[in-house]
Amino acid sequence: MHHVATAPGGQPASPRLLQELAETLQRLRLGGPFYLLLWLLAGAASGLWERARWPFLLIALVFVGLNVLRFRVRGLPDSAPEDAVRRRLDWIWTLLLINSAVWGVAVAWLLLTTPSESARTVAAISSYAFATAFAHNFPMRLRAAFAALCLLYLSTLGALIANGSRFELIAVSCLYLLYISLALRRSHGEYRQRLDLEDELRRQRDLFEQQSRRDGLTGLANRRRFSAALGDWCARARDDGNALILLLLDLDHFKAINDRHGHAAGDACLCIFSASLQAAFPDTGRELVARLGGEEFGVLVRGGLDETVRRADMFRAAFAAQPLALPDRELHCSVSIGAAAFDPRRDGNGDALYHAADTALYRAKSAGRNTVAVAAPG
Ligand SMILES: Nc1nc2c(ncn2[C@@H]2O[C@H](COP(=O)(O)OP(=O)(O)OP(=O)(O)O)[C@@H](O)[C@H]2O)c(=O)[nH]1
Repeated sequence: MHHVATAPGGQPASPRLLQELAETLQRLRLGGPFYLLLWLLAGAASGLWERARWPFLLIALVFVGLNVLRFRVRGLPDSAPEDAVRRRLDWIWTLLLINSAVWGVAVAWLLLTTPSESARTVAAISSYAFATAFAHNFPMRLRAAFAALCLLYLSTLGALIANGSRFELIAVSCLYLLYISLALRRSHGEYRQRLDLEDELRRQRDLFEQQSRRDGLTGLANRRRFSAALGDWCARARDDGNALILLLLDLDHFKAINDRHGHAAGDACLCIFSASLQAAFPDTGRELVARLGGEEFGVLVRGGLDETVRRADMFRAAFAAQPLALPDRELHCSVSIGAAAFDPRRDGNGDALYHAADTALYRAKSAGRNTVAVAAPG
């Protein structure tokens, strides 16, 4: 029985979620130092350094700590389970929200306690700039991003109102909040659209990839996939010393079936034959069944020669004995098989192994067909 492989700890995360983590992480690292820098600038301009040195330094220290945490968050491998990726994203958003809350509180304190107009302007502009940057850089989660935006912005707005700032300034600030909220919503929509598009591209790519490795008529692996596997499996057999067998199979007098019963009946025979062959060699981890073209098939088996030849001969005999049931008639057909074992001294990249099996197949045909011929070792 075959099981779908799952990452330890749960379902593997989707490429979409992994992409969200990678992009959130990248932007997380980008913004952090600016909070510290602008806090130091606004603090120096407002005279907080002289008036309230320790609280000012404490807040600077919190920004340093948050920066360290931002840079310590690591990405996860592509095989990471979905739960782990979600937890990592939750942690990043917690950091972002804490960062926004600390900025909001710190700036409100500065605005309410600082008489210096220029320092208050620096602080207020910084809040608006951070909120704008946030709306454009973190559209991945709409509600959390909106909460961060409010934490960054509303305390500044509240402090301006409490300070008795001019009505026009407050009205412009409210309008700007509305604008960046709408901008956030739009960038969230665009972000999701982009991920949808990339999902679709990935799906198409996987489909093409799969189709380029499958035979269109029978659904078996095609020659391209077989050739790649032949090289890989030979290299592995050379490394681990395990036996590797190649079977080449060719339907007997197939041209006569086509000529007598038509091409569609020939196609149906090929499909029935493919299904029986796949059923006879079903272990996809240790066996690969492919259609190499026309009525020629190949089977790679990681296993001993005697046992594989015995199975191949059983398959041959069963196939010849059982008529092929087409929708409108029954046909008799047989197959000739050439078998060869991988020999590390002879077979470099698989070409020699293929040649050996092909020569054995030729002998099987010459010997009257419906038989298995085995290549001599070496
Ligand atoms: N129906 C059908 N026929 C195919 C397909 N591909 C190749 N063929 C036919 O397979 C036949 C192969 O014929 P030959 O190579 O002469 O071999 P054979 O008649 O099987 O004779 P032996 O191999 O010597 O036993 C040709 O008539 C091809 O047209 C296919 O996809 N569908």
